[in-house]
Amino acid sequence: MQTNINSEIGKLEGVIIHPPGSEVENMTPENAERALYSDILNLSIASQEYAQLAQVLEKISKVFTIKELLADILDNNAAKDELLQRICNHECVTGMDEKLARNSSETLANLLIEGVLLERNNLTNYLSNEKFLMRPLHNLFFTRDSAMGMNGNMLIGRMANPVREREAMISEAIFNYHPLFETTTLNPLKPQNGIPFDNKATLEGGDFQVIRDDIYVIGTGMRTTTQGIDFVIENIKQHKNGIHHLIVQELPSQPESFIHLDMVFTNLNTDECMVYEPVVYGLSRYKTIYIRIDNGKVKISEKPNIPEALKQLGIDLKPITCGGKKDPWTQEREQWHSGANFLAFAPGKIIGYERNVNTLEELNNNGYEIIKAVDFIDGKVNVDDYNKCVVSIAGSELARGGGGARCMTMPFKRAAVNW
Ligand SMILES: NC(=O)NCCC[C@H](N)C(=O)O
Repeated sequence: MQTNINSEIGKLEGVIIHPPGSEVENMTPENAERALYSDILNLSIASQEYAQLAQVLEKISKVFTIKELLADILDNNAAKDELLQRICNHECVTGMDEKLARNSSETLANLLIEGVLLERNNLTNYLSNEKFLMRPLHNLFFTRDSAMGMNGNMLIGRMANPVREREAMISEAIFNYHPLFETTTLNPLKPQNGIPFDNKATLEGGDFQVIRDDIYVIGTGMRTTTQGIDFVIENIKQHKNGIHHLIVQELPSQPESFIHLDMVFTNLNTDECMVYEPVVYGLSRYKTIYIRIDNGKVKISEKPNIPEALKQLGIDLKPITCGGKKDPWTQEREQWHSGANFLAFAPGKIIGYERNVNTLEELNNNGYEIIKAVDFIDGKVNVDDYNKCVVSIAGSELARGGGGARCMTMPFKRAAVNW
């Protein structure tokens, strides 16, 4: 399957997910912050909630899981050796790659995701406060962040935090080795054709949106650095003819619910977007930068905000307000629980958390039918009967991990949009 992402809203045809496993519970209140969590999760509830998302996606798209794809590529010895060496070198676990390689592909995939326990077989290990030799991938169910479709390429995330770096290595190995995918990966860690390597370059999928085949909106803040965006610019200069546009949005550095652009801005339709107003419109000290790349020539200027910048490029999106218009406190509360974080599975057809009732009401006021995930899964309601709808999924526990429907999905193929 050729990977192909030329929008945020084209009919979803292929997506990668990861149902959370023991890795989300293997943290303590003390080290939850190191795991990039603001709370500790209950797996059985998170799993039930996640199952709704997975079942909804299965009704509308081809769905693959990271664990199955990883196990498949681990059957290939070259892929297995390369990935294990890379992970073990990077995580400074000496002498483990050969030992790990002896496991079956399924067991090894589990170990790489759920972690490898530290054996108490010497004094250092006995006295260590660590439970794991190789830490669990607590954040893997946010598959969005470690790889992102950029037209026909898959751009590999360069994660801002070491606890997520193995995720990007796994995603890269999947796209490079799995026979299912026809694509070329681009990785800020491995720039090619004379693009200089910059150790400060970080780039996460939550910050990266392809709006049209020639327009990208990218957030810069806690997770994606300007150097990471410069890597994207260099690749566009090298590989793409004609005019391409980047809109870069500076993001506040706190609270942590502003980690990624998709927590404050998502594209819902050919003419609508979801915004958390205080960041997208209100905070003038956070700049919106417009970068025009014309056959390799770069020109940079400032714009008032993302919707205005898009309008000048022919994409006129009406903003719908996260949390509704009544009260900034409600907006803040719902934004915190990923109220702006929608996944579009077709133009005007989106998935989001049912807990954010004011956001859903605002969508309803704008013509979106609210469909409960269970009704859609049970076949009681058909999304094809509506021009615009939100499939609302349970997410009390999932939201505590710090993300919503967009964060929990890695689309790699979408149909073209009729703009
Ligand atoms: N795209 C997203 O906004 N992803 C959410 C990631 C949450 C995760 N706990 C993290 O801090 O990386």
